[in-house]
Amino acid sequence: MTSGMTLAEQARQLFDSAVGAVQPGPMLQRTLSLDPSGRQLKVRDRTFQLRENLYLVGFGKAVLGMAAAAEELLGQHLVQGVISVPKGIQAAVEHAGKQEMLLKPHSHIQVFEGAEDNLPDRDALRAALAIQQLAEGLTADDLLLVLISGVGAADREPGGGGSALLPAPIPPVTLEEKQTLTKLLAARGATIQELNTIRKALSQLKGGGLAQAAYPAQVVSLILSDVIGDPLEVIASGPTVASAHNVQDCLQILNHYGLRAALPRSVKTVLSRADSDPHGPHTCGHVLNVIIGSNSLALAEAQRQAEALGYRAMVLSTAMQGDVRSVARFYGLLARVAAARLTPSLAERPLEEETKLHQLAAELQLPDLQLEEALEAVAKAQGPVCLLAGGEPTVQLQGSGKGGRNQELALHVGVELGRQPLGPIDVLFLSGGTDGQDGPTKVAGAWVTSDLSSQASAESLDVAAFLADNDSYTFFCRFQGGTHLLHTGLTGTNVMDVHLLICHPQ
Ligand SMILES: Nc1ncnc2c1ncn2[C@@H]1O[C@H](COP(=O)(O)OP(=O)(O)OP(=O)(O)O)[C@@H](O)[C@H]1O
Ligand SMILES: O=C(O)[C@H](O)CO
Repeated sequence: MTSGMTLAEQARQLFDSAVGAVQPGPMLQRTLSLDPSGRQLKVRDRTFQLRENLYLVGFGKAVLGMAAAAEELLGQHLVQGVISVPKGIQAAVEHAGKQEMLLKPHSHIQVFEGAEDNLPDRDALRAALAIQQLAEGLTADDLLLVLISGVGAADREPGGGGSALLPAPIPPVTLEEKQTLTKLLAARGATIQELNTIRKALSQLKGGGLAQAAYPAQVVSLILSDVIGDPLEVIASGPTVASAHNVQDCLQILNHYGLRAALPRSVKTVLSRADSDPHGPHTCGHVLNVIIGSNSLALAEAQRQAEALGYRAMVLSTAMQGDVRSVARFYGLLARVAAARLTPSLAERPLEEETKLHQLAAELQLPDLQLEEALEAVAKAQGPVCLLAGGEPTVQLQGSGKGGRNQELALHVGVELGRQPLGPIDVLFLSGGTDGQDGPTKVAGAWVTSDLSSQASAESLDVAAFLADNDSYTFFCRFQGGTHLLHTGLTGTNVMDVHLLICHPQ
């Protein structure tokens, strides 16, 4: 075995390296630097003067660690800061022993915890107000550092993410009305793009509102992306990005989900006002928006690590989406095609699976998929290969079991891998959420091999029954003493999920 580790140990190391690349400390150190005099802050290729004029605000799940890292780097210049983070996160970070992600005892940064259950609540509203006040008090000499991260994206629950931690509805819209509308939209299947278009239209701070409040101060936004494709205007509803949407876009979305007729009067008022707003959309010329962490950065690091372990490694896609069952079929077919290409006696033979794989890839509509390139690389590899991907598939919840989309995907892939023999190739698939929490469970995900179905039968575990009840966590807790679960604890970051498919000739 390459490097004396088992395949499972290697997969775990690769997952950890992906998560390590998007930890708050390293991300901020990569992006920010002070000149030796300590008077100039460099952010990528831009330089800002520091003279007791630095302020900080932030919102999102990973923002506590990002703020701690910013304080460590720039603490002596920081006049004041306010961050809005999920309820209980400070205690959880302390419990996880991640001291470096906590603020110093006499920090200049005030922490608000809110948005219990990922819903914008009164505590989050208070935080948003404090952030707004800080921003509005700034002058042209000041520099505002904005730290942004989200919670999740695709089939997410109603209010989560940076968006839920910065609620500032435009009066007369109330917090409750906004909450109800976003809940309804999410329940009817609205995408994060659609949800956040509506949120922006009803919010004082989203869609560039925060940047506008801070004007004429300089604004530097450091953004950890939790949305496929890293769209600045969607992540946490783009508080420092000019919104490209108009009222017509909002009405179309509301129409599409059958919500236009039942809109509260306040929402109608705000939308009609926006329509005739003489100021037009916010301008954000004083803002520098920088994506400091993303799924592709995490995968690039895992790819480097895999190559260091002796694999031929390729990133397939950072936009894996679609129903977990289809995504699992995709990985099952991919494993079969890759295994055939790695087996000299089969390598030249066209496989029926290959046609199916391409058809399924087309159905899944993965914008950045490098399938041909990956298969060519596998054909040339003549040794172990590691195919990496990221994104956020979706689960149709039908049962009442406990699980998450990563564990459910892994379990489905395990079944797919066991359908037919894969030849003299060991195959392992791992799926993990980079935040360390898969759905409502305390694990990041799970890994499987092609023996899963037979080993589960030997333990009298009925995989199909667990899948039908969306009970992947219970399955993996019982299966082989829970050893296939990925325990990472809270990681302090969040760039969606990471998938690894390892094919290792025996
Ligand atoms: N029993 C279950 N089995 C499978 N998936 C589940 C189950 N219960 C909840 N989920 C899924 O878990 C997801 C919510 O969990 P989680 O908080 O990990 O995701 P998120 O908020 O989208 O973002 P992120 O993981 O990026 O923080 C939803 O996609 C939901 O469908
Ligand atoms: O905050 C949000 O809106 C989501 O997490 C996407 O960033």
